[in-house]
Order: sequence, then C-alpha cells, then structure tokens
Amino acid sequence: MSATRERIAVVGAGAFGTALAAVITLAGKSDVTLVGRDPALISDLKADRVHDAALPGIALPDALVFSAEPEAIRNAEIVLFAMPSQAQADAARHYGPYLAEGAIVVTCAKGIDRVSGSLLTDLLEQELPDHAIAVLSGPGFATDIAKGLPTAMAIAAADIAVAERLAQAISGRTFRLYASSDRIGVQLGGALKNVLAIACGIVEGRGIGDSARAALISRGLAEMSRFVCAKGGQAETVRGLSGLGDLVLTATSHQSRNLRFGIALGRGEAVDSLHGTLVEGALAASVASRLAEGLGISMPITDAVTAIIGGTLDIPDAIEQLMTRPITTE
Ligand SMILES: NC(=O)C1=CN([C@@H]2O[C@H](COP(=O)(O)OP(=O)(O)OC[C@H]3O[C@@H](n4cnc5c(N)ncnc54)[C@H](OP(=O)(O)O)[C@@H]3O)[C@@H](O)[C@H]2O)C=CC1
Ligand SMILES: O=C(CO)COP(=O)(O)O
Repeated sequence: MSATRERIAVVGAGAFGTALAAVITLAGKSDVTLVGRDPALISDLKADRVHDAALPGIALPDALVFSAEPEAIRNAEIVLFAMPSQAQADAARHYGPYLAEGAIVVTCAKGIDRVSGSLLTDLLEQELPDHAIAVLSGPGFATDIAKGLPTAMAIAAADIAVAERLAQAISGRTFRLYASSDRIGVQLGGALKNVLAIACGIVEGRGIGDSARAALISRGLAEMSRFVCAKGGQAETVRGLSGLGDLVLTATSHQSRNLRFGIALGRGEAVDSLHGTLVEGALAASVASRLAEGLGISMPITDAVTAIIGGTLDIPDAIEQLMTRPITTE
C-alpha cells in the first residue's frame, strides 16, 4: 500500500525555493506548488519550465505547479519558506492568513533576523503561533540540488516525530534529509558559516594561503560551537551537516556567494561588486557579533568580519589581531 501523498508549497521562487520545489516534485511522493510573488516570473515558469535567472538551463519537472497567488498554499500540509532571512517576518505576515490549520512551516533561510536579533524559528513562532515551525539547512547549492546531484541536509523540528515526517516527505533519490530536534544548532550552523565563508574569501582574495583557510575553518567551527551551545543548541549538531558540512562547502567552493563576496573584499574591490546578489553572511555578521557580546562569548573571526565590512578595521590589522591574541589551548 502506498503512503498518503503530502501537499507541499514552497514559497519564494528564487534559486533555493525553485531547486527545492523541483527536487521534491521529482521524489514523486508529494504534490508540489512553487509560489512566487512576481506574476511575470510565474507566467514565464509556466510557459518555459526553466528559471532563467536563478537556475539557467535546468528543466523543471512537468508535475511542478507554479502560482503567484498566496491562496495556492491553502491546502498545503507543509509550507517551505525559501525567501531570504530578512524577508521571513514579512512573508509570515503576508502568507500566514492563507496557511491551513495544522500546516507545518519550514524556514529554509540561513540567517538571523537583524531587527529583533531573533533566530528565524523564534521569529516565525511569534508570527505564526498556531503552527509547528521547522528548519531546513545544510550543505547544498541550489544548482546542484536542481541538477539532481547527490545532496544531504538536516531538517529540525522541536518534535523529532515532526522532523522525521518532514524528512520522509521531502527526501528523494538525490536529496537526502537527516532529522533532528536541535532547531537552534541546525539554523545557527547555516547562519554562522556564511560569516566564516566571508572570512575564508578574504583570505583567498588577499592571497594569504590555504593554511590560513584551514585555520579559519577549524577555529570558526569552535566559534560556532560556543555560540550554538550558549543559545541552547548542541555541539554535536555543529559537527554535522548543517555546521561543519556547510562550512566546508561554503568556505571552499566558488559557487558560494559569501565566499565570492569575501574574495572581493580581500582584493580590495567595492563591497557592492556582486551587483545585488544575496550575501546572507554580510547581514548576519554584525547581529552575530552583537548577540555573542550579550552572551559573553568570544567570536574573534566573526567580529573581525563585522569590523571589516563596517569599515572600522582593515584586513592587515584584522590578521594581526587574530594572530596576536593570547596563546591558549584548543
Ligand atoms: N541558493 C542556494 O544555493 C541556497 C540558498 N539558501 C538560503 O535560501 C535563502 C534564499 O536564497 P536564494 O534562493 O539563493 O535567494 P534568491 O535571491 O535566489 O531568491 C530569493 C527569493 O525570495 C523572494 N522573496 C524575497 N522577499 C520575499 C517575500 N517577502 N515574500 C516572498 N518571496 C520573497 C525573491 O523574490 P523577488 O525576486 O521578487 O525579490 C526571490 O525569488 C537564503 O537564506 C539562502 O541562504 C540555502 C541553501 C542553498
Ligand atoms: O548555503 C549555501 C550552500 O549550502 C549557499 O551558499 P551561498 O549563499 O554562500 O551561495
């Protein structure tokens, strides 16, 4: 006997939302609708089944439904929010009234809300108190996912049974989710690795060497662990897909916008040189530094990225500061 089909809506027709909608459709277990806010884009997607701007040349599955109407999420049991982190609150307010009773909302963004300093799951819980809120995060570029290359990520909900149901519904032959109950660890891995990827980009753009990159990855992971544990998450999660896995991917692959942004900084190019591309780490750095200060934990790499982006520290001084901190144990 086959399991009941889930109805899934993915809101946010950018690179990640479109890739997720495509791969979940291809898994064949659910009826999937991709909901975008730009009617012209949605009409092009219906006509061409290719997202030229976000995923050029990748054919989207025939069974994937597109809609520009918020009404389209009404029947969905699972709703993925795939817009940037700073748009999650707005999206909750806009789409919230259309959610079905009992619908689970999954944030797919990697960031921290800059206005409130809240974790995205806390923010969504506040905006949508009648819905279970989950988070999907981990190593995977939208293009790789949409092309059907093997990818694994984590999905976390407060109730592990909910996370397991989501992992079953969303996983397929090329996209594999691991269930977790550590929403804090999973989402902070995604938010903080972007800041560390910028640091690695600076090292690359400045030509400081691969040894420095390895040091940043490993000391960055220590920062991430301190922050996650101080916020109530688990160190074990940091060592998993959403922490170490995503940090290694983003800190080493030129597909990463955060790494490319850091490279541009390291080369002394203008910080707007990515022409409006989303760089979540540039938004998360200062809020992470602020929160870390409040928590009384040390985040020297994150602080250095914050100061470099803010124009209060130049790169040679940042390196000097990081290298001359008091000698300590690992
Ligand atoms: N790209 C990737 O490889 C991955 C991305 N992510 C994460 O996913 C999130 C989105 O990234 P990505 O898809 O790459 O970004 P894109 O810039 O490609 O797309 C963002 C999309 O969100 C839409 N959007 C913005 N604000 C709202 C809103 N208020 N309501 C509804 N839709 C909105 C945008 O619409 P419009 O064009 O109309 O502005 C756009 O379609 C980020 O947090 C990112 O870190 C996670 C894993 C992989
Ligand atoms: O999070 C990502 C891959 O896991 C995408 O990284 P960028 O946002 O740096 O492109």
